[in-house]
Amino acid sequence: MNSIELKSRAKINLSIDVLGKRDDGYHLVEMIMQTIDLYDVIKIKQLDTNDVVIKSNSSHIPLDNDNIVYKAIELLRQRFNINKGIEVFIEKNIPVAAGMAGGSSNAAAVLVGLNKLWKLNLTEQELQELGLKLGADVPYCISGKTALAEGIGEKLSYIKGLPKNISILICKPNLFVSTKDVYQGLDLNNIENRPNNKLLIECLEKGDIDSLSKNMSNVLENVTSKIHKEINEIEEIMMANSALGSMMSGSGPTVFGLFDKSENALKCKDILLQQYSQVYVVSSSEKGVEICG
Ligand SMILES: C[C@@](CO)(OP(=O)(O)O)[C@H](O)COP(=O)(O)OP(=O)(O)OC[C@H]1O[C@@H](n2ccc(N)nc2=O)[C@H](O)[C@@H]1O
Ligand SMILES: Nc1ncnc2c1ncn2[C@@H]1O[C@H](COP(=O)(O)OP(=O)(O)O)[C@@H](O)[C@H]1O
Repeated sequence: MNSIELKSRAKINLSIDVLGKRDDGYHLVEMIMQTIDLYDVIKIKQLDTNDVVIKSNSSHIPLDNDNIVYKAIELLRQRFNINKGIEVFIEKNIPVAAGMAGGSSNAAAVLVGLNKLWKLNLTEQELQELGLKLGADVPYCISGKTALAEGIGEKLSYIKGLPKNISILICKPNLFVSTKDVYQGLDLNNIENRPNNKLLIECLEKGDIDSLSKNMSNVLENVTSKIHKEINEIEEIMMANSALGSMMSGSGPTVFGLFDKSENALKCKDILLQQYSQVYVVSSSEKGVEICG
């Protein structure tokens, strides 16, 4: 085997609370992560030379050593003393710098793919430990599903997820936010609207998506929506079009809405498409990285 193809799925956050800050500047979080069926395709090919080559259909991501995929390859090459060359083609469908972990899930896919290609036999837990060296969301992205994430996002407890029949409407306004800037913009002594994660987990267990939707909260939203008025505007459009609830994902600027009727989600998608180009209706997924074929 000298090539492998994988699906690298996006996530949304059904809640984010920030509890404190570590000495290294990373924040301690308590958040619910949900994998969705919107994915990039990662095509990995072994090369005869020892080069690392990144290609993509997207002009929004770096193709040099700034790409997190490059860092994932280098991490494994150095750790296991491998000098084989690799080409990765990233077919980008997940909006970039969106709060949907697009880069983190690409890195997760490369760790899973190279583990197989190079027969490293690393366990899921070992892959997650390596993934954490690349980014806080990478361990979660390896396994996907629905999880309460604690620590800086790497301590994962798996919980019941959103039912498949819930339509998730995603809208990414055409603006870019930096995760680092959003965390830095948060005043830890003055956090409003903290989510009740225990209650949200109970709602998921019971399948009470109406209550879940009404109680979702992301403390990073205040920071991003103060700067970008589009976030509240998109939420208002979703709520006026029968969403059960609507909220910003991650550090933003993506906004999602949960709908119990797919026809309402599709109608709202058409309305949003008049103003925004990156709008999708998807459902939840139980898989994170998936090997194709
Ligand atoms: C906000 C969240 C919520 O899921 O998602 P995104 O908006 O990125 O999708 C995550 O916490 C983002 O995780 P991730 O994007 O992997 O973060 P990293 O690459 O490790 O870090 C980028 C920067 O964000 C800040 N950061 C990240 C995670 C964390 N728990 N505390 C932080 O303070 C740090 O300043 C760091 O330099
Ligand atoms: N493979 C990649 N996919 C997406 N973004 C990448 C990738 N490699 C590096 N980046 C850079 O990482 C930053 C964050 O992108 P992304 O992971 O999509 O954000 P988020 O986690 O907020 O969804 C962007 O500025 C982007 O240029």
